[in-house]
Amino acid sequence: MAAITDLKALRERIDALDDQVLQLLSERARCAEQVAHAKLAEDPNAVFYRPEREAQILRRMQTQNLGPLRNEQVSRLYREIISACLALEESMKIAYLGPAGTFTQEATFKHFGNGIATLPVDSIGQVFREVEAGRVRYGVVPIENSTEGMITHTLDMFMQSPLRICGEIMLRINQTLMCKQAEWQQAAKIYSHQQSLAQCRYWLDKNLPHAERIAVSSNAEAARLCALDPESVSIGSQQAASIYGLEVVQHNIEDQPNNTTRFLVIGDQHVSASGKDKTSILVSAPNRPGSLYHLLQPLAENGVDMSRIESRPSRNMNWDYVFFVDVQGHEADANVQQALSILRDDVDLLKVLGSYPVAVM
Ligand SMILES: O=C(O)C(=O)C[C@]1(C(=O)O)C=C[C@@H](O)C=C1
Repeated sequence: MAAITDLKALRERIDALDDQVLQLLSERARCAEQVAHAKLAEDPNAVFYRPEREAQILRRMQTQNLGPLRNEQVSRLYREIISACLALEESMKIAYLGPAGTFTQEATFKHFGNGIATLPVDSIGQVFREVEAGRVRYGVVPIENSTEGMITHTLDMFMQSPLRICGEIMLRINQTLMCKQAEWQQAAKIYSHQQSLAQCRYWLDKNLPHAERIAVSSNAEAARLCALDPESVSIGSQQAASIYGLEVVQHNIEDQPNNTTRFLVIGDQHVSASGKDKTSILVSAPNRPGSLYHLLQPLAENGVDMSRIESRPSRNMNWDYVFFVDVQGHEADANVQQALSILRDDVDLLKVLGSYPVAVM
């Protein structure tokens, strides 16, 4: 009997707390509306989405969090609160590499929350074009996977595109095996995107060694084909399984336990410093001895940490190689600024692709 009374009292306490939480949320939302007016008063073409401020809020809430909710859960709740507040300021539409059910869709909602409208398009190039043409303000594209490396198509797009990087998203990729019927061990075919097939290579060698692996344009397309073909299975996100009415028969079949994909938010915005940022640059270098050393020297001498370097053959005859370099810090930081200005005098081409907050969630 005592337990029932406790339960009743606890639920009354939860109701009272919910009233307070709702009141505070409404107050926060009204503040965000006022922020929008303040931004417009400063500049009629004001940008409402401020990735640096969002990153600061999420980081601050992680520091303030004393539990029992985990930081990851607190971040997810705050992501949705900010997303709903931003939606009061501006209706956001984000293009992503679709169709619905891809990991890029999952990354898009992870970063922007559910207060957005989305435009799934069928190639990385098309995401760039939608943003360049101004049909949407931002787009999301994959850039690298911890198992399979760089997505070179995205790198190549930056050689011609005027767009900038406004943010990064890290998504833990859980590959799911799905099919129309539960006899997955008898499958003759496996549909998936080639990246996913590669991420599950050893698992497939061991568990489905005789099934033919068929690479298709996306994991969502794989799920669609699988739904039409009872002799097949497909690999992709759980979302793809639910969209195409497939049954999930195995979870987490990726070979690497920390299989993660990094995505980029692209737009034409210069993002201010958040206090923990990354800068991506593209530099050309002639194909002669010592040219890479020359390129890295100003970074090292100015204490700029490089977190990634990737080379691509240039498509332009004026130079031989193009390097994509990520450094820690914002382009407005004194040491980054200094290193870039030395580099600029030394190379044929230097393009800052963007400074943006290091992924928080
Ligand atoms: O601080 C701002 O600039 C806001 O617009 C408010 C707010 C928020 O809800 O906290 C909403 C959207 C922005 O992207 C960042 C933060």
